[in-house]
Amino acid sequence: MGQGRRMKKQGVPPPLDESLVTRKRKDAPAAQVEERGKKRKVVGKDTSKAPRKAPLPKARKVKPPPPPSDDDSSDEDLDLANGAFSDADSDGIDDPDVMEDGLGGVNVTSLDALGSASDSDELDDDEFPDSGSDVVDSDTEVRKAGMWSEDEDEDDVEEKLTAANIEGLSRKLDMQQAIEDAQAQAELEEAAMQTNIAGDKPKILEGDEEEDAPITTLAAQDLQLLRTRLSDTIRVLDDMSLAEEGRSRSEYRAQMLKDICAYYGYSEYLGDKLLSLFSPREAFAFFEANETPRPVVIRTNTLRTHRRELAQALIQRGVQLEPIGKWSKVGLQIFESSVPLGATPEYLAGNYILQAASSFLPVMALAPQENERVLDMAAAPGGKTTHIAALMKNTGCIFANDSNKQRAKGLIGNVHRLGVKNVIVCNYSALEFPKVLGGFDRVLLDAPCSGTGVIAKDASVKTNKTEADFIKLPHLQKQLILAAIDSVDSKSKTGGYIVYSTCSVTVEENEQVVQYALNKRPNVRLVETGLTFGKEGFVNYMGKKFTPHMKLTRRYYPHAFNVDGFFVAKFKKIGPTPPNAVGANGTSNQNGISHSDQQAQEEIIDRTPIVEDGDKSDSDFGDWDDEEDAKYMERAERNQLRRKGKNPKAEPRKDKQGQNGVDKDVETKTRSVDGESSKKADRSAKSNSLNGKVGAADVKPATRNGGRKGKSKK
Ligand SMILES: C[S@@+](CC[C@H](N)C(=O)[O-])C[C@H]1O[C@@H](n2cnc3c(N)ncnc32)[C@H](O)[C@@H]1O
Repeated sequence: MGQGRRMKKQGVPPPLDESLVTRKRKDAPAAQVEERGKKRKVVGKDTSKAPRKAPLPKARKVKPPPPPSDDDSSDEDLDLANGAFSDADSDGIDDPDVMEDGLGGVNVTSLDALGSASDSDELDDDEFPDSGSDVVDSDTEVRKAGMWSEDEDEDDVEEKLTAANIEGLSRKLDMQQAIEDAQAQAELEEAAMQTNIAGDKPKILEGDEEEDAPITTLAAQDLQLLRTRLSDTIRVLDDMSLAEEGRSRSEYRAQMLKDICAYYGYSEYLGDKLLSLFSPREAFAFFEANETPRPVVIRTNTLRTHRRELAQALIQRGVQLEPIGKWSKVGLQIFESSVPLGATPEYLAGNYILQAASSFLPVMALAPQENERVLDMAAAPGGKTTHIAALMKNTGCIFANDSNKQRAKGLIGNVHRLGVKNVIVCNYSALEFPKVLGGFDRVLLDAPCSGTGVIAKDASVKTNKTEADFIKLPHLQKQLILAAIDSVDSKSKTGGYIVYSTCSVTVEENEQVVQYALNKRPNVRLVETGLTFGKEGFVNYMGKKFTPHMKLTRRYYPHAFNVDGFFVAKFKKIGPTPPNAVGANGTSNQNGISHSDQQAQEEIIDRTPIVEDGDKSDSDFGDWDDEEDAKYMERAERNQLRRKGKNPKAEPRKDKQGQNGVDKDVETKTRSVDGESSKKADRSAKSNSLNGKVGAADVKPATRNGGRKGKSKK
């Protein structure tokens, strides 16, 4: 970020109001008036420019996102089958391979963080003391109140920081004045438009022949006219008494979709999908917010330093910054910097990481504890892994996995730079878990997704996401979430939690995935995320009904909170995965349940090792003989019946079984081999798995060998 570039203050916005609709774009005279009697909200960056008049959609190019964020765009085309496709990582995390200039390309944002009235009860001024303010102002009293978290001393260091910031604050004042002048002008324009509408029904819809014309024919239209029509259409959709004679709501909605797609450059498919998430008015605010970058944020690495020390050091280097809000004790929002944030001595020393504010949220929801075993299933480039490590104070053990080897290298880089010592990096498809390892206290699944929450960062999402993506991605996410659940130890003394997150706002990738998990795994419950802000997940959406507990999930939108679009759900595992549950990859869960859950299912799961053809007979289990083999086969058949939902006891029984149809010999042998609750055996099994050997959890389902009869392994 160079001199003169500033970002709008991060924080919780005021409620959405009428003025949103006619708010001018960042390059047009801008104005937004908050509720009457309140301070005006600033919305524009360069308010002096004339309205843009360029063909669409080219003219709608979004400013490039902050370059240092990540290398995710390169992954957009990765193959789904490889499990390493479009993840549109929202994290804005610095990747050592691509980091050059921490803030290059960041411009003053025009985004006035628009909110929805429905949030107002969740967000109080205590939590977000700056929420009533607009662009950063110089009211140091207000700023003082919420600048540092309670755990930090309010001493004279703060005054020094404020003094060091004074230059930036004075520039902010100048900017505010300029914006307010433009605001007045915009208000006049708006008033004129309102008068027109009030006096007459706006002529919006065209003749039938033009209505069916493809969206591209709108490209040549004047942008300002298009925008005005959008505003008018939203007014009509808000109040259908303004509609022209004989015109239906769906016609106006269709017109709005066309105009949104033309104005902002979305494919009709994605435009429709996103429009459906909101009221027309809020949708407009969402599309608008996607046109401006989110604030640049750094996360203090508390393994190396404290936020206050870091802030001091950076301010001395000419960085204008502030804490991002009381909800985080480690985030700093950068307003302006005369030095590249990805190359400061503090950066190189691992004192901070560039990370979007929304990326803090899943880790905060996960709430990892010291000395736990945690799995980060899709971890690269490691923003969340390193945050987890910091919260765990480098104790316990984090398995940070990513299926993309290249990205995993970036993860390793960040782990080293930030001084993280409790991480083991793995490179599996997460679908392989818990076969690789299980029994975790907590699992984070920050899933690969379509990236519809980070369009401001990657505008290609507007056009490159197809219907097929919204089938394939949710399918993968559903498989991954089952793997995540099955990897958790339901008997964990400190945890037993799973957090699912995406940087997408679509229901297919969020509520539907969560509902799928709840349907397939009755042994999990949705629980509070513990996050202090965010909108509730959908309980109903376009005729689909979800569990009322879906309200416990949290949605984040750029227009509502000035953060990337995000979704966070937290589950508690309350019991072992049922034996007949189908795991990730569609396999029987005998291959996919965690070790501790296997213990709980000892009575009904056949975990007897079946040696593959060609294996030698010198297994731990000794030689097999016909008689012994027959017992195993019988038991396998019983388990197969159970998986089909049949009662094996009701089926004709074979010889050599104990009472209740349970073969006591086999039970005893299974226990002694697998060690039951023995941690030692657990560890040994896990290390075998990691070494590519067959561990206790790797035993193939007996049904797979159903055709094998008689002598098998001699
Ligand atoms: C949203 S990004 C993760 C960002 C990361 N959690 C962070 O905070 O830095 C999604 C990641 O999922 C990885 N991925 C995609 N498919 C996967 C799979 N089947 N198993 C494991 N990782 C996968 C991608 O390579 C990508 O790094």
